[in-house]
Amino acid sequence: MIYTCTITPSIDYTTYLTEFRTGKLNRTNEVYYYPGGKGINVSRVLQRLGIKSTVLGFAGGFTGDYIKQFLHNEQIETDFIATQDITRINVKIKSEEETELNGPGPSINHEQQRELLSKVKALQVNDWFVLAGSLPNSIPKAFYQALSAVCHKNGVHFVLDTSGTALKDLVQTKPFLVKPNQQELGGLFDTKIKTKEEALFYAKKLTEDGIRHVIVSMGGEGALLVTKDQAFSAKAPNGTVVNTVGAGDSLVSGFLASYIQYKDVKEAFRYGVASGSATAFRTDLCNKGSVESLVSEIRINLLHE
Ligand SMILES: Nc1ncnc2c1ncn2[C@@H]1O[C@H](COP(=O)(O)OP(=O)(O)OP(=O)(O)O)[C@@H](O)[C@H]1O
Ligand SMILES: O=P(O)(O)OC[C@@]1(O)O[C@H](CO)[C@@H](O)[C@@H]1O
Repeated sequence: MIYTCTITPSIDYTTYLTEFRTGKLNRTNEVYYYPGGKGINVSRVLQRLGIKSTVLGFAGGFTGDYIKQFLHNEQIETDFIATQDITRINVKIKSEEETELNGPGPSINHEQQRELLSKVKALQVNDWFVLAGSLPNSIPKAFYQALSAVCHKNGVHFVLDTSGTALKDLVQTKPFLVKPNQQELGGLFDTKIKTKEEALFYAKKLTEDGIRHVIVSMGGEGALLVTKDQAFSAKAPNGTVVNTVGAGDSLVSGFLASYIQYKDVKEAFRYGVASGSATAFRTDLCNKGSVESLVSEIRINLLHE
């Protein structure tokens, strides 16, 4: 069973307008209210790809209720811990450029942390635990490390997709899979990554430190997959980009959905990249049809073995 965990969910208030002017009144006719946060996106895409998962994390207030109901309507199991804080609303403005305004995460007290830890302790060997999205500083890093340690101890595959200092702290716990984007990978090494060669160099360092799979997503440039023995690159297919929010999460879902069924890392990578791009080409997250229509277009190059 796959468990995704979103410490900081959101409603993604997503709006499209031809021209967006800061400092002015902008009116818009096209708006969407999607449940968001990276783990939630991973679960929503998994569901569309025919793989069941349970959403863990924290949710509160009317926005938390909306997210729960929305996921329920999509037949996705949730097991949220209630917060006093109202779950944030993140604003995504799609115009000539994409502008995002992400709110802060909730404050989580000691008791709530313990509650999440005990849920993770109950996972079984060969389950998956996908910790995704920003991890608020209000929670000590030792707590996230404890979540990872419990996974290792119990034979649960730990997948990590976060950013900033939390990413720095948690890569040391040697996850099964990490998916930084280009900027996040650079942040890990206090550098700026500009090319695939540089991304490969730093991703290899992570695998040398014991991480089994590193996927570096590079937006419209595609992605890299680096394991202990091999490295692959994939070019993103051409298409009209509509909304890249959740593209990285879709890549993670596509990879997991395929890997869990066929245990073929290269094919899982292909399916993941197709899923990321299928999301980039739609207003909402990808679905199975849109992913499968792109799979044959994804060319994978072996960089080394
Ligand atoms: N402009 C694009 N054209 C085609 N495919 C894209 C584009 N942007 C993203 N993708 C696809 O989605 C994947 C993930 O994208 P990206 O690197 O933007 O993830 P991310 O930064 O983690 O995104 P997010 O945090 O919003 O989920 C890419 O590897 C690619 O397959
Ligand atoms: O603020 P975080 O947790 O880093 O990112 C949150 C977020 O931008 O990520 C998802 C897309 O990946 C969106 O659904 C959501 O709004």
